Amino acid sequence: MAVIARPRRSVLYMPGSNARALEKGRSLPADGLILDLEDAVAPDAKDTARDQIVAALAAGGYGKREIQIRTNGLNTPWGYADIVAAAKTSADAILLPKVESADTVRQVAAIMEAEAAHADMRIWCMMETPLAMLNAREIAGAHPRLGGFVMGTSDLAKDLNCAHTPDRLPMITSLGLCLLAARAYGLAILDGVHLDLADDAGFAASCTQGRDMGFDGKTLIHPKTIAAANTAFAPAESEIDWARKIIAAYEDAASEGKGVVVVDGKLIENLHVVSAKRLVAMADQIAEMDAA
Ligand SMILES: CC(C)(COP(=O)(O)OP(=O)(O)OC[C@H]1O[C@@H](n2cnc3c(N)ncnc32)[C@H](O)[C@@H]1OP(=O)(O)O)[C@@H](O)C(=O)NCCC(=O)NCCSC(=O)C[C@H](O)C(=O)O
Ligand SMILES: [Mg+2]
Repeated sequence: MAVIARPRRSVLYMPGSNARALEKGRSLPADGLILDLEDAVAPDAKDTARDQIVAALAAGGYGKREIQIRTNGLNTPWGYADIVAAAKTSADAILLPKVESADTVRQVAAIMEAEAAHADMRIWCMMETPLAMLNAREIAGAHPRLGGFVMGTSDLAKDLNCAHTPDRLPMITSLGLCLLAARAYGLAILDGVHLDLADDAGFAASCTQGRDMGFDGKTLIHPKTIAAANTAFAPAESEIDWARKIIAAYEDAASEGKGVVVVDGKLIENLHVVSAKRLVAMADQIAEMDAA
């Protein structure tokens, strides 16, 4: 199953136990929402949170936003019931926490089949433990329902016993391994959260770093960060103009039987045009998303 390329600049977590947040999600300008049953929900609120998420999705109103339900793990008292309930909703994906093996993905896919989950519902994996990093490739290829990875950089820093520095150097290898596995298997991949809500400059820098590394977008914990993520992960006007320019120049050259062209002193080959077309297609989708 090919992953649908869609805007995923900003993907906001919200606790399933927080009815106000679930309501707000219908109007926030985020490309995606993660309705959380795991770490943001206290044990005695898990059942209520599950019911609230199911009811919120049945009521609808989330528009074009991509909806993921983050369940508890299958090795917890709530995981199985979460997956059964999520599989019956209209959500775009079930997001599994702390995945460490392809077997876990296949187990969840089997539950989804048994519960007749809709055909387009994907499985996404939180990548947030050292073993997940080492098994990223087998996880990425585990099942056709797989849609993408979400980096869990807070859990990862805890398990690596590393510092969560602004430049994220101690976890660069991990980020890179997951990016490699995701792209090798055609998956989407979202960067981890920035926990300091008072640190606008640090947040912007982490978005720039994530975008430059190749992430599709950033996971967020507060609505006030949506706009900055949307800007950072969208192509700039100058990039869109350049992309359109080289597409046109290359098409002219191709019509004359040439395989390369020089635009403003830069050599343009087909591979640049492929990237340029992808960028323009994404810009068009973002314009559609922002207009909705
Ligand atoms: C961090 C928060 C607890 C702060 O909440 P609050 O004090 O309510 O913030 P504000 O008063 O500033 O809120 C202003 C309005 O915005 C709404 N709001 C706030 N946060 C959200 C949200 N996440 N989604 C939707 N709406 C939100 C408030 O309701 C206010 O609205 P209004 O009533 O109109 O004024 C809170 O932001 C929060 O709970 N954030 C999410 C935390 C979370 O989900 N954490 C778990 C995910 S991160 C993770 O697990 C990482 C990963 O696994 C890893 O290992 O790295
Ligand atoms: Mg985590």
